[in-house]
Amino acid sequence: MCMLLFDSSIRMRSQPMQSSAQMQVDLPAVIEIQTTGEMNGRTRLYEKHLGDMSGVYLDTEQYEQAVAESGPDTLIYFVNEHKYQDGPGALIVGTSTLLPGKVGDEFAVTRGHLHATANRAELYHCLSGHGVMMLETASGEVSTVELTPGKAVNVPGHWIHRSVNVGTEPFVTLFCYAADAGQNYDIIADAGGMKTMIIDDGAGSWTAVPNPRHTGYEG
Ligand SMILES: O=P(O)(O)OC[C@H]1O[C@H](O)[C@H](O)[C@@H](O)[C@@H]1O
Ligand SMILES: [Fe+2]
Repeated sequence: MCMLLFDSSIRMRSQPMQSSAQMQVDLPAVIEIQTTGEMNGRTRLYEKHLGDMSGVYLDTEQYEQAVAESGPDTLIYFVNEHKYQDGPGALIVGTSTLLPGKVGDEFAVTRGHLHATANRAELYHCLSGHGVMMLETASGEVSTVELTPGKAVNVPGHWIHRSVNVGTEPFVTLFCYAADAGQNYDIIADAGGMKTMIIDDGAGSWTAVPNPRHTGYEG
């Protein structure tokens, strides 16, 4: 019995290392990206509609009214993405196109999330439109980064992130992050929303104000 165990461990150790020539490798992917967010060569497209945004905006009365007037199927944003596998090591590259609009004073937003594997970073590069990337950590740090075409934000791991369209055109970003990052949406919902809201300042611009419903991320 002992000899058998010993024999098998020897066999395992003596197996030759796999050379890169023998490894199954992904093929390089060529994708075409427009400043509208259209993507040739995508592997996935998904859309979020007004009806999917329940609980996201502070003014629930205005939200319900918008749903009643425009219908739950009104498009809010769409995401094109390309990935060859779930990683580790692989990238997801994609575009997010967030249409302009407001619910009450609050500008249109994506749901927002923390990466399920929280240390995974993400690049956002603005292709068109005018937006703000809202960034918050679970321990209460806040950063709001204004994005216009050509500007990018390299978001480190551990930052909750959400896009906001503060303009009158679609806000389009090119993003890139680790394919094994995943998304944790509950962290925002469980905290009563993000700590900060981006609202119309009444003078043609935007301003960041505290969300009165926010209960903190860590309790
Ligand atoms: O996932 P959401 O918070 O709804 O945001 C929509 C999309 O926005 C970004 O551009 C992210 O990188 C995507 O991974 C995300 O899915
Ligand atoms: Fe993300």
